[in-house]
Amino acid sequence: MHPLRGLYAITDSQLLAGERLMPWVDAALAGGARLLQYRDKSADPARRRDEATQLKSLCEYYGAQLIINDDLLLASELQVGLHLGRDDGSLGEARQQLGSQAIIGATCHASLDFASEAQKAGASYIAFGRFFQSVTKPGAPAATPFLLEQARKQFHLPIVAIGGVTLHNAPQLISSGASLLAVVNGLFGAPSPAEVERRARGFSELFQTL
Ligand SMILES: Cc1ncc(COP(=O)(O)OP(=O)(O)O)c(N)n1
Ligand SMILES: Cc1nc(C(=O)O)sc1CCOP(=O)(O)O
Ligand SMILES: [Mg+2]
Repeated sequence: MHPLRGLYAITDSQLLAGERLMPWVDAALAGGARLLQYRDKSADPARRRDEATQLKSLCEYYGAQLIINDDLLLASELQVGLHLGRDDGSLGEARQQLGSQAIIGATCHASLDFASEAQKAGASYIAFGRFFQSVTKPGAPAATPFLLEQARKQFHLPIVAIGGVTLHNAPQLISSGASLLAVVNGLFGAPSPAEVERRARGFSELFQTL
């Protein structure tokens, strides 16, 4: 399967506090997640570096790709991918710094114009959302599956769908053109690593059947 197709797991420092981070992520990767985003909004650079380094090893073990949210410096230090939102700095500069092979993703909300800008600046994927109610980011602007169909016609880049994604609503997003489903709560909100792995397998299998 293309490396930028499948389940895109995103960590959350509240859901995965304390000892949960590594076992819950291990389960998501064992269940087939292809990308893992380390999304930690805390201001503790030493812990962030330490956790991201451990996650990089785990991703390497499973043949998955690690993406750092917001933090070009950390992505550059670890030589891994980066996800940038609209106010997170220049994608062009990040591309220059991380090199042509790095995976760099861009938030596009519900805007094809933002996606066009991101493509020109060298994005590896374009991310649209949020498609459903999101516990993790309730205030994110809303997007519709029809937007995915339009984006699929207009862009050759892999398309990420994010925001309230669950096993229940995932098929509709894949059918509308999503190459990657980015999931926080619908994956890591599970009560045990076994349930995280079951959900991850469920998402991954959808990409083989749809
Ligand atoms: C895959 C993916 N898509 C969108 C986002 C959101 O990025 P951003 O708008 O910068 O918001 P924060 O995640 O930084 O709160 C994302 N992280 N990943
Ligand atoms: C981080 C983020 N960005 C979004 C966007 O629409 O850009 S929605 C979102 C939260 C995704 O978490 P959950 O799967 O729990 O809804
Ligand atoms: Mg951001």
